[in-house]
Formats: sequence, C-alpha cells, structure tokens
Amino acid sequence: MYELFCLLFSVFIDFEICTFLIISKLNRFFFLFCILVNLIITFVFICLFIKGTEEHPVKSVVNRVGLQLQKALPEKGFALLVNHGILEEKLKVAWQHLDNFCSLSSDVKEHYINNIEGYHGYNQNEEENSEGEHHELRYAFNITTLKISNVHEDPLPGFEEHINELAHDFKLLAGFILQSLAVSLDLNQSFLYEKHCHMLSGDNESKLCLLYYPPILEDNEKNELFKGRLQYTYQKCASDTPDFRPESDCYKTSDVSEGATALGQQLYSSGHIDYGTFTLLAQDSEGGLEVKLPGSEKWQRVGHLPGSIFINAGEMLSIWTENRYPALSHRVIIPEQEHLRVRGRHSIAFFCHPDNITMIDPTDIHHNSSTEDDLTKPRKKHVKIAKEKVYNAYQLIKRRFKKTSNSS
Ligand SMILES: O=C(O)CCC(=O)C(=O)O
Ligand SMILES: [Fe+2]
Repeated sequence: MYELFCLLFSVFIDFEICTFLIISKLNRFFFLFCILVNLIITFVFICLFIKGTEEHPVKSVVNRVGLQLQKALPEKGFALLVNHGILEEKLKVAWQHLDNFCSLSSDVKEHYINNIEGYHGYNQNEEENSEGEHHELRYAFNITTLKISNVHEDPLPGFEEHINELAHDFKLLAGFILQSLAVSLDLNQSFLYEKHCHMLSGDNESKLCLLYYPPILEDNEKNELFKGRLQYTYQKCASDTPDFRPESDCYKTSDVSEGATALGQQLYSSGHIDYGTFTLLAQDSEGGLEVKLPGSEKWQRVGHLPGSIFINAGEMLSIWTENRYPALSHRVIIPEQEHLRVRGRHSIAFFCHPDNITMIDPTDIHHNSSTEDDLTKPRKKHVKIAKEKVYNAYQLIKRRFKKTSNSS
C-alpha cells in the first residue's frame, strides 16, 4: 500500500510539472530547473519504492525473512542473518574503540562506570567487581540510550559518534526483525514493532553491549591459566568461509554436564537465556559460543559464518508465543584449543526488549493471529494461560533479576 502510494505520488508530481510547463511559456532556465526538480523527486520516490523505509520495509523482504524465522526459531531457537546491512568494517571499528577504552587507566575508566539504574556505560570485568553476581570473564560497554552523551572526545576520539551510529543501525535491524517476526506469527506486520517503539529512547530496557573477552593464556611452569593483557589486533577468522563442522572435527567442546569443560569449569559466560524479545549477536570469530537446541540437554557449538548476525529468541518472546518460539539457552566457553584461546573474543549484542508498559500477554498474540476458525475452537491450553497473571515487560525483567540474585 505504502509502495503504491509512493509510485502514484511520483507519477502525479511528474504529470503536474509537465502540465504546468506546457500551459505557461517559461524561460529556458526555469524549464531546466523544473526538469531537474522533477528528476530528483522521481529518483527519491523510486528509491523509496525499491528500498522501503525504516517503518515500511519492502513487504516481500519482510515476508521472506518471516518465513525463514518461522522455520528456524521453533526448531533451532536461533538463526543466522546475512545481508543485514551492518558492515563488518563498522563492527571492527567498534571493537577497536572498545579495546582502546579498556586500555585506559582504571581511574579514567571509573568515570564511565554505568550507574545501576540506567546500566548505560562501562561494566567493569565482573571478576574485579566484588559485587558481581556472576563471575564472567569479560568487559562490557552498554548503550541504553541514544540521547545522553557521556564519553568525551579527549581520551576516546570518535568513540561516542561511532557507537551511537552502530546502536542506531542495530535498532533499525531489530525493527525490521520485529516486523518479520509478526508476519511469521500471522500477526499484523506492525503488531510487535509498535510495542517496541521506545528502544534506546527511554522506558524500554533494550541495550547494545560491546563485549570483550580477554585471551586466556597458560603458565606452563605453574600449570595454570591466566588472563591476557588487553590489546587490540584484528582477529581474522581461522577461515573466512562458513564453518559448520561437527565439534569432534575442529573444536573440542564440553560434555553433557553443566559447566564441565576440560579447562575445569572455565566459562567466559555461564549458561543462561536472555530475558527480552530476542538478541542480535555479532561475533569477531567463533570464540566459544555454545547453545542447547530446544528439547536438548547437550551443549553444542554453533559454527561460524563470518559477517553474519546470530539471532536468538528471549524469554519474553517465548512467554508471548506460548513457547512456540522457545528462549535459547546459550553460554560462552573458553575454547580448549590454544590457538583459539589466545585470541580472546569480541562480540556485540543488541538485546531487544518491549516497551516497559507492554503487557506480555499470550492471549494477545493468540487472538490477533488466529483465523476465525481457530477462535471458535476451544483451546484448553489457551484457557489455562488466560487465567495466569499477566505482567508487563518491566515487571517481568525485575522479577527475573530478583530470581537471579536470590539464587546466587
Ligand atoms: O558474547 C557473547 O557471545 C554472548 C553474550 C551473551 O550471551 C549475553 O551477554 O547475554
Ligand atoms: Fe545471552
């Protein structure tokens, strides 16, 4: 509909100008000027027609991605996005900025430590943070809003501008995915998008996280592992072609039991599900990401497709869809193989959350996505869910954090 409007409007403008030119006997310069304006307007509208816009991406592309997600998310709990529009170069520059940041002295870094309320800013290595609930061996810089500016040009020229631009790109990509997800659930295309419209602008818990996992080195004399120094080098992938070999061939991984690796419980990030709608994850190389596929208890490597963005469903999407799109358990292990372990790992995660006041009500999705036929059929499961208390997105996340801190 929107595309049709663009096309018709552009044809209408052309027609108007031509008529105007014929009726009035204009001088030559004005005539040329009119032609130029006409061409520019036509070009802009044709571009909009071909590419779509942030709020109105081209429907056929939204539908195609929706179909793929409909297949991948219930079965695997994740998918790999390609041709997503975020250039690898932009990711590399972001990691470079993060490493420069991490190399600053502790005194300087302290100015940027995130305040607990907003979570915006530097999240120091939780190992060094006595109050950390998890012992995760990583450094993070969070962007929770595009509005505030707290990184100064002086120690970090270009940091803020670059990271904000990247956060904006991820927000656009998330908006597109929300529309595809809605289509995949037989909902109106804008159904989910409208419930996430405050991403990175307040009253919404979405955030972009720049993550750095330091290299883990081995002290042969003491026979123990220690954390390497922070120093950026571009981590070229072992292979820049897709690598989906089974782990036995290339990358020895853990056994079935939780947390047991040959390095003796050494994890960069312990097994968890994400809390929001979904997460978009860019990685500099494979670096240890493992998942438990829906219905399986076995940790397995994901494999690596350079330049792709990994997407996994979060807990709110699984509540909303009555587990049709289950939340994916995942973790990051310290690779056993030395050549992988000494490289460290960089990743960028965009956690997409609904606006805080959004009620995460499964009956909403059920009613909106049902055909008339479905609605007349009684559904036992549906009736059961409708009796359960429904929380909004903010309440759900607070309950989650409470649970985590009580159990630790
Ligand atoms: O860094 C990664 O690859 C995963 C990070 C992650 O799962 C998380 O922060 O929730
Ligand atoms: Fe995660």
